[in-house]
Amino acid sequence: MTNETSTAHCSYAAKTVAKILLDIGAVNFRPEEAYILTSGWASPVYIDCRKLISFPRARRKVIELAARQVSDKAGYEAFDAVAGGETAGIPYSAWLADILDLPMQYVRKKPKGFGRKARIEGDIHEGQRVLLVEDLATDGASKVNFVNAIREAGAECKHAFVVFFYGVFPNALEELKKDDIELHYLATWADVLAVAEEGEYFPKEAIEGVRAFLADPIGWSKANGGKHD
Ligand SMILES: O=P(O)(O)OC[C@H]1O[C@H](OP(=O)(O)OP(=O)(O)O)[C@H](O)[C@@H]1O
Ligand SMILES: O=C(O)c1cc(=O)[nH]c(=O)[nH]1
Repeated sequence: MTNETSTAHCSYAAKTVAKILLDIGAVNFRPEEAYILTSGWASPVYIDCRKLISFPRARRKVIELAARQVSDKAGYEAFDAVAGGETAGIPYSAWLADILDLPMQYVRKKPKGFGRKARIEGDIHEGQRVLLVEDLATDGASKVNFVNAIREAGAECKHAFVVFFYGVFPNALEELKKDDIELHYLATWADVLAVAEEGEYFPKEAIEGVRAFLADPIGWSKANGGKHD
């Protein structure tokens, strides 16, 4: 595959996924009352990728795009298993494992407090090459937690896939790279805003409010009760 074909596919995938997320009502703008994200950042925007589980045609399209993206970027024979991060990553990992014809596992956020105290459910082997799958990444900190659990179980995990990546927190991809994790994603806030503007999904003022956050997410977080370093 040429670089141009791959770039054209990425741009088609980004627009398609952005439109799907907008059409199913997964994109929430609330500049007047900040969302506090898992990472502690305050944000006027929130994407609920979990909604996709209720839209079979849309989710099939997203998974087809995901399978192609991951195979193009990481290689067609790069993985031995697909692991979903608890909770939102689990359905995505099941669909992706299915389309890639690979075994599936899932990773708990924390060990179970009893029994095997396992963090990985499913069959995991020493040296197995595992693709971590999640719905979304903001600054990517949850990915490191899940990848560490996979590595502690003896498997190899160098790639993570998410449907949506914020693409606004400084150095998120570089920080993941330091942990030897390459993040693959289909769409970012820039893609969603472009499609939202073109399709007039939200009033102009809402879009402007979101742009202010995207231009300075750390300043916005600080001013709205979230973390800022
Ligand atoms: O920290 P990041 O890597 O940037 O990713 C953000 C995380 O926040 C969400 O999960 P949440 O903590 O809301 O849990 P859930 O999946 O159980 O809903 C999402 O599913 C990601 O795991
Ligand atoms: O970081 C999070 O908690 C988060 C952000 C977001 O946009 N959507 C989501 O489901 N979780």
